[in-house]
Amino acid sequence: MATIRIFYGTVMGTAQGVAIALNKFLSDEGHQTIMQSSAFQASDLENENEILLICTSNTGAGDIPPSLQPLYLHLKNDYPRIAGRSYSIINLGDSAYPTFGQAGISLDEAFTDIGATRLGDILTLDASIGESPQQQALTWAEEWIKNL
Ligand SMILES: Cc1cc2nc3c(=O)[nH]c(=O)nc-3n(C[C@H](O)[C@H](O)[C@H](O)COP(=O)(O)O)c2cc1C
Repeated sequence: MATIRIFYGTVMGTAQGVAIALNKFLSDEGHQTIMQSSAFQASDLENENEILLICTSNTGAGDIPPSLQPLYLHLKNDYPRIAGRSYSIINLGDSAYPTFGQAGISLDEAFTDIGATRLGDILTLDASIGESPQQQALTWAEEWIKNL
Protein backbone atom coordinates (compact mmCIF):
# COMPACT_ATOMS: atom_id res chain seq x y z
CA MET A 1 0.00 0.00 0.00
CA ALA A 2 1.34 3.43 -0.95
CA THR A 3 0.53 6.87 0.40
CA ILE A 4 -0.25 9.37 -2.33
CA ARG A 5 -0.67 13.09 -1.85
CA ILE A 6 -2.74 14.61 -4.62
CA PHE A 7 -2.31 18.27 -5.55
CA TYR A 8 -4.56 19.86 -8.11
CA GLY A 9 -4.68 23.17 -9.91
CA THR A 10 -7.79 24.10 -11.81
CA VAL A 11 -9.50 27.15 -13.27
CA MET A 12 -12.82 25.76 -14.47
CA GLY A 13 -13.02 22.56 -12.42
CA THR A 14 -11.89 19.87 -14.86
CA ALA A 15 -8.60 19.11 -13.14
CA GLN A 16 -10.37 19.07 -9.80
CA GLY A 17 -12.83 16.50 -11.13
CA VAL A 18 -9.95 14.37 -12.38
CA ALA A 19 -8.22 14.63 -8.99
CA ILE A 20 -11.40 13.58 -7.17
CA ALA A 21 -11.87 10.59 -9.50
CA LEU A 22 -8.24 9.53 -8.99
CA ASN A 23 -8.53 9.95 -5.25
CA LYS A 24 -11.51 7.58 -5.19
CA PHE A 25 -9.87 5.07 -7.52
CA LEU A 26 -6.62 4.97 -5.55
CA SER A 27 -8.34 4.59 -2.20
CA ASP A 28 -10.64 1.90 -3.61
CA GLU A 29 -7.45 0.10 -4.66
CA GLY A 30 -6.32 0.14 -1.03
CA HIS A 31 -3.88 3.03 -1.12
CA GLN A 32 -3.87 5.85 1.39
CA THR A 33 -4.58 9.19 -0.24
CA ILE A 34 -4.35 12.77 0.93
CA MET A 35 -6.21 15.27 -1.20
CA GLN A 36 -4.49 18.63 -0.89
CA SER A 37 -7.36 21.09 -0.66
CA SER A 38 -5.95 23.75 1.66
CA ALA A 39 -3.31 26.31 0.65
CA PHE A 40 0.11 24.79 0.04
CA GLN A 41 2.66 24.87 2.85
CA ALA A 42 6.28 23.71 2.72
CA SER A 43 5.47 21.12 5.40
CA ASP A 44 3.18 19.37 2.88
CA LEU A 45 6.32 17.89 1.31
CA GLU A 46 7.89 16.75 4.59
CA ASN A 47 6.77 13.12 4.65
CA GLU A 48 9.30 11.43 2.39
CA ASN A 49 7.14 8.32 2.09
CA GLU A 50 4.38 10.14 0.25
CA ILE A 51 4.22 9.91 -3.52
CA LEU A 52 3.22 13.24 -5.05
CA LEU A 53 0.57 13.22 -7.76
CA ILE A 54 0.04 16.57 -9.46
CA CYS A 55 -3.07 17.19 -11.47
CA THR A 56 -2.76 20.51 -13.28
CA SER A 57 -4.67 22.39 -15.91
CA ASN A 58 -3.11 25.09 -18.09
CA THR A 59 -4.21 28.69 -18.04
CA GLY A 60 -3.14 31.97 -19.65
CA ALA A 61 -0.28 31.17 -22.02
CA GLY A 62 0.83 27.83 -20.60
CA ASP A 63 0.62 29.11 -17.04
CA ILE A 64 0.24 27.01 -13.89
CA PRO A 65 -3.13 27.61 -12.15
CA PRO A 66 -3.05 29.80 -9.02
CA SER A 67 -3.46 27.02 -6.44
CA LEU A 68 -0.32 25.24 -7.72
CA GLN A 69 1.81 28.38 -8.01
CA PRO A 70 2.98 28.25 -4.36
CA LEU A 71 4.15 24.64 -4.82
CA TYR A 72 5.91 25.54 -8.07
CA LEU A 73 7.63 28.59 -6.58
CA HIS A 74 8.70 26.55 -3.54
CA LEU A 75 10.34 23.95 -5.82
CA LYS A 76 12.03 26.65 -7.91
CA ASN A 77 13.15 29.00 -5.15
CA ASP A 78 13.59 27.01 -1.96
CA TYR A 79 15.09 23.74 -3.26
CA PRO A 80 13.20 21.49 -0.82
CA ARG A 81 15.00 18.23 -0.04
CA ILE A 82 12.96 15.87 -2.17
CA ALA A 83 15.75 14.15 -4.12
CA GLY A 84 14.58 10.66 -4.99
CA ARG A 85 10.93 11.40 -4.12
CA SER A 86 8.46 9.85 -6.52
CA TYR A 87 6.02 12.12 -8.30
CA SER A 88 3.75 12.04 -11.31
CA ILE A 89 1.94 14.65 -13.35
CA ILE A 90 -1.39 14.72 -15.10
CA ASN A 91 -1.37 17.67 -17.45
CA LEU A 92 -4.72 18.92 -18.74
CA GLY A 93 -4.32 21.21 -21.72
CA ASP A 94 -5.70 21.98 -25.13
CA SER A 95 -3.73 21.61 -28.35
CA ALA A 96 -5.59 24.62 -29.75
CA TYR A 97 -3.14 26.71 -27.71
CA PRO A 98 0.44 27.16 -28.94
CA THR A 99 1.58 26.67 -25.34
CA PHE A 100 -0.04 23.22 -25.21
CA GLY A 101 0.71 21.54 -21.90
CA GLN A 102 3.40 24.00 -20.83
CA ALA A 103 2.16 24.14 -17.22
CA GLY A 104 2.73 20.42 -16.70
CA ILE A 105 6.09 20.61 -18.46
CA SER A 106 7.18 23.46 -16.17
CA LEU A 107 6.14 21.54 -13.07
CA ASP A 108 7.90 18.41 -14.32
CA GLU A 109 11.13 20.36 -14.87
CA ALA A 110 10.88 21.92 -11.42
CA PHE A 111 10.67 18.46 -9.83
CA THR A 112 13.44 16.89 -11.91
CA ASP A 113 15.73 19.90 -11.36
CA ILE A 114 15.84 19.12 -7.65
CA GLY A 115 16.26 15.39 -8.13
CA ALA A 116 12.75 14.01 -7.72
CA THR A 117 11.94 10.89 -9.73
CA ARG A 118 8.95 10.75 -12.04
CA LEU A 119 6.95 7.53 -11.89
CA GLY A 120 6.03 6.80 -15.50
CA ASP A 121 5.36 9.31 -18.25
CA ILE A 122 3.43 12.54 -17.83
CA LEU A 123 -0.18 12.01 -18.81
CA THR A 124 -1.11 14.87 -21.12
CA LEU A 125 -4.83 15.28 -21.83
CA ASP A 126 -5.99 17.34 -24.79
CA ALA A 127 -9.38 19.03 -24.44
CA SER A 128 -9.59 19.28 -28.25
CA ILE A 129 -9.81 15.48 -28.51
CA GLY A 130 -13.18 15.51 -26.79
CA GLU A 131 -12.73 12.39 -24.64
CA SER A 132 -13.63 12.33 -20.95
CA PRO A 133 -10.58 13.52 -19.00
CA GLN A 134 -11.68 11.54 -15.96
CA GLN A 135 -11.99 8.33 -17.96
CA GLN A 136 -8.61 8.87 -19.61
CA ALA A 137 -7.01 9.53 -16.23
CA LEU A 138 -8.54 6.40 -14.72
CA THR A 139 -7.31 4.29 -17.64
CA TRP A 140 -3.83 5.77 -17.08
CA ALA A 141 -4.05 5.14 -13.33
CA GLU A 142 -4.81 1.45 -13.82
CA GLU A 143 -1.34 1.11 -15.36
CA TRP A 144 0.31 3.69 -13.11
CA ILE A 145 -0.54 1.85 -9.87
CA LYS A 146 1.62 -1.06 -11.06
CA ASN A 147 4.61 1.24 -10.31
CA LEU A 148 3.58 1.72 -6.67
C1 LIG B 1 -8.18 31.22 -20.68
C2 LIG B 1 -7.65 29.83 -21.01
C3 LIG B 1 -6.31 29.69 -21.30
C4 LIG B 1 -5.79 28.41 -21.61
N1 LIG B 1 -4.46 28.31 -21.94
C5 LIG B 1 -3.96 27.09 -22.24
C6 LIG B 1 -2.59 26.94 -22.60
O1 LIG B 1 -1.82 27.88 -22.64
N2 LIG B 1 -2.13 25.69 -22.89
C7 LIG B 1 -2.95 24.59 -22.87
O2 LIG B 1 -2.47 23.49 -23.13
N3 LIG B 1 -4.26 24.70 -22.54
C8 LIG B 1 -4.78 25.90 -22.22
N4 LIG B 1 -6.11 26.03 -21.88
C9 LIG B 1 -6.96 24.82 -21.88
C10 LIG B 1 -7.23 24.27 -20.49
O3 LIG B 1 -6.02 24.02 -19.77
C11 LIG B 1 -7.99 22.96 -20.61
O4 LIG B 1 -9.25 23.21 -21.21
C12 LIG B 1 -8.19 22.27 -19.27
O5 LIG B 1 -8.85 21.03 -19.46
C13 LIG B 1 -9.00 23.12 -18.32
O6 LIG B 1 -8.97 22.53 -17.04
P1 LIG B 1 -9.68 23.23 -15.79
O7 LIG B 1 -11.16 23.17 -16.03
O8 LIG B 1 -9.27 22.37 -14.63
O9 LIG B 1 -9.17 24.60 -15.65
C14 LIG B 1 -6.64 27.28 -21.59
C15 LIG B 1 -7.99 27.46 -21.28
C16 LIG B 1 -8.50 28.71 -21.00
C17 LIG B 1 -9.96 28.87 -20.70
